Amino acid sequence: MEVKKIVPFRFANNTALCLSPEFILPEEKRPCLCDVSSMHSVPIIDLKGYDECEHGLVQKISEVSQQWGMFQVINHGVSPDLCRGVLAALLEFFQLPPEERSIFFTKDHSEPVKILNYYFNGSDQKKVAMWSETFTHPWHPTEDFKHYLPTNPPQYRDVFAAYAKEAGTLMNRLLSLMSQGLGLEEGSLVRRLGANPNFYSHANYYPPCPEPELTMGLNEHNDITALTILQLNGVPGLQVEYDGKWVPVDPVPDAFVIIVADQIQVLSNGRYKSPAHRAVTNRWLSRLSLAMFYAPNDEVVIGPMEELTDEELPPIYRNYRHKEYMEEFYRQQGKRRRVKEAFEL
Ligand SMILES: O=C(O)CCC(=O)C(=O)O
Ligand SMILES: [Fe+2]
Repeated sequence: MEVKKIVPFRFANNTALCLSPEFILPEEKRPCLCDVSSMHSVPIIDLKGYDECEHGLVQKISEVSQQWGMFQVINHGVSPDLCRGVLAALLEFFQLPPEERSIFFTKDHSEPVKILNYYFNGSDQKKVAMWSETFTHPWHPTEDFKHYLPTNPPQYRDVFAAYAKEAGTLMNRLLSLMSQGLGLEEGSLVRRLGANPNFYSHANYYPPCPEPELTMGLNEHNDITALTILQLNGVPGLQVEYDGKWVPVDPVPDAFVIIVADQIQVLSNGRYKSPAHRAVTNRWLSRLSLAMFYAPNDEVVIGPMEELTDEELPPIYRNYRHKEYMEEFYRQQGKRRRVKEAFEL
């Protein structure tokens, strides 16, 4: 029997897993883990529960996209074996010795396949590193990117491609339901998001942390894409801002967390919300999450959809090319970004 050597975790950028000062948040940015709301919880929607009444499902999705911008879905049609398989492959990847992962490490944000580490600048402009590592790459079209993906673990490429195919079907279904929830035809959002969308994934690995009160897994942010399908490994840590409070998202087995992202907030002229969310760390368990993003191509013009604006509801954002949005995103590097606010009229 092959005996696997357990290697202590190190980040791919070669930082050891210890609470060095670079991870410690300034006092005003610490997460206050006890100060969370237990009054509300993120809605859970059974996608098979409305078989008799698609209209009921459209209404529900519309309502939660307006109120929360985040919900969990069960019975979503993506095979549970593939869900488990892709997380298992990612876990093996993050547990490879750092020198094997470090071939993917780069600070060049134009690289499509890379490991990156998030940080933000504290008030004194000192960089604070997040207690996490992110592996990102495209997820569609599979034939174009498969050969860039890891060969270790050996099943990575196939399992990811199979998972991406099913997640893509779910993505289209959700976009169709959300379009109808705005009173539009089912293909409206996909059409307005334009040809050749940018499909990419972020796998986030959060090792256990000796001082969760002093660190952050992923700082407060809004997803800048159009829509996110997020899979969690069952370990709590995700929190969403609701009614001015942080609400912990309880992981539900075999569910996905769906997050409305900025481009849909803009297209819907602010009807659907792109919520602030963050990931906190914990002392005992490794967390893993996999976000599948759908984003417009650089050249697509995004702005409030004409069908949703009139004299009473004038556009609240100006039109922009998506490339401009990304330039603004990089301009705000290191800050708590407020990208869509820069396009408000
Ligand atoms: O790890 C999580 O639960 C959140 C991940 C996330 O928000 C992201 O990748 O944008
Ligand atoms: Fe996010």
